[in-house]
Amino acid sequence: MAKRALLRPAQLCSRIFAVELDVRADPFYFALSSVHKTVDDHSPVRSIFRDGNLYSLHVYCNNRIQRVKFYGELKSKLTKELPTNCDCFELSSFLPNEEQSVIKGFFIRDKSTSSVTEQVLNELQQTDGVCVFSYVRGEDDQLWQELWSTSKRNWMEPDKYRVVPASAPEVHPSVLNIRNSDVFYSLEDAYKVLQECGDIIPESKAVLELVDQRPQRGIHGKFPVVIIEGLDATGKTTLTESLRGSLGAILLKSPPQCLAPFRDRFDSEPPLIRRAFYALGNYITACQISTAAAQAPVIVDRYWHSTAAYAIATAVSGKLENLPGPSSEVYHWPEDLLQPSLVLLLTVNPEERLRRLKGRGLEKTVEEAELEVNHLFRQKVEEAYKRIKNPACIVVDASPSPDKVLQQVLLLISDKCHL
Ligand SMILES: Nc1ncnc2c1ncn2[C@@H]1O[C@H](COP(=O)(O)OP(=O)(O)OP(=O)(O)O)[C@@H](O)[C@H]1O
Ligand SMILES: Nc1ccn([C@H]2C[C@H](O)[C@@H](COP(=O)(O)O)O2)c(=O)n1
Repeated sequence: MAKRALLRPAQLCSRIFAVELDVRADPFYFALSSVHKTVDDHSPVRSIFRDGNLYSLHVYCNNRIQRVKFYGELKSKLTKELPTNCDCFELSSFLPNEEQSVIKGFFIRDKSTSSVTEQVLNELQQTDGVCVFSYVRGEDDQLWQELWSTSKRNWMEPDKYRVVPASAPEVHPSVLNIRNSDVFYSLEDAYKVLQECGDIIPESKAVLELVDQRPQRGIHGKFPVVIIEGLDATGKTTLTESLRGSLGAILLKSPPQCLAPFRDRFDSEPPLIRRAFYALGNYITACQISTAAAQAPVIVDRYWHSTAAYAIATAVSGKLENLPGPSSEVYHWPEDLLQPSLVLLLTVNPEERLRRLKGRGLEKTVEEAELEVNHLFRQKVEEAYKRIKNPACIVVDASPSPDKVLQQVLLLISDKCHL
């Protein structure tokens, strides 16, 4: 990993007011206080702080592409190199309720007796410029965070902070950085991300060329544009193919076919880059929609609802309640993206969805625990879909037979789009 221009720890300390430590989907919060007085609560934090050597690593760098790439590299390095009896948890430092204030990192509890952990941390600090803190219990039984660095005496600011309990913030920290990191609200914002990665991901240039070459949007075609959305295996492909036949419609997809050669590449990138790729795909599809809707009704398999709902559900860790509230701006449709006439969200009950997945030979070997995590994720995706506004989606129960679902959807299209 190359050395990066990381934030100086003093700057970092002055920014961090609260820290969320996500211990296996059971988050708790602590704050850092520079007030050196003893308080009544002697053991301010939970058992995670009780044994082992404790460290936190904070990843901050002004260049957002370097930052997200480095975070991913750091995660794999820690997973690979830390000893087995060393726990590593994701951690977010943030200013409560302040957008874009999150600094992501890791919390390490080392119960090993070897020096491997210290060697790994030392290398990260020396070679990669990672900011490492350690946590020590003082004589007063208070817990303190201090810089784990030989050069700390050079900084002017106090380098020792008392760890105190904090209450959960009103807005979950994972929501604070969503705008323009996970969900993009204009072509320009998504475009900039791929421009910034041109040097490290050569495919970005090819994608941007396709965006530049897209046919310029004319006036909105006279035929209706119907988007079919839903989780995997809810029957989108089956339904969209049938609708094409029944309505004599043109069938499109987002991401469009021209981006297919690049999809695997961008799927392996961190969310910032991956989501910008899908956002740009919607703008290419929008132009295709515009042209097609001048000739015939248009059916589209996934569009912006999918891009936003999956991005939000992936970014927001933990429970369903952590999603941004229904009135949050994160659910607003981008002003520069063509709006469809109708958006239908296919839903099936979890048992039926599992049956369909198994029918396709997927998920047979997935561990129980992973299934549970997936279940929570799917709940969040579906809820995010339902919260997106202007246009909002209409929920369709897609559990009945393919023909019944088709009839139900044809009725809806005829009713809402006068077809
Ligand atoms: N109404 C239905 N009743 C029963 N089975 C269905 C129905 N619709 C689709 N299926 C079956 O469920 C499986 C998933 O359907 P399909 O591929 O259409 O879903 P999808 O939403 O396009 O999935 P993905 O997004 O993962 O590509 C297929 O095996 C399909 O034959
Ligand atoms: N318009 C789109 C289409 C797809 N995605 C993302 C969301 C999921 O990660 C994945 C699902 O696609 P599938 O596997 O069903 O082809 O692709 C998106 O963000 N925007």
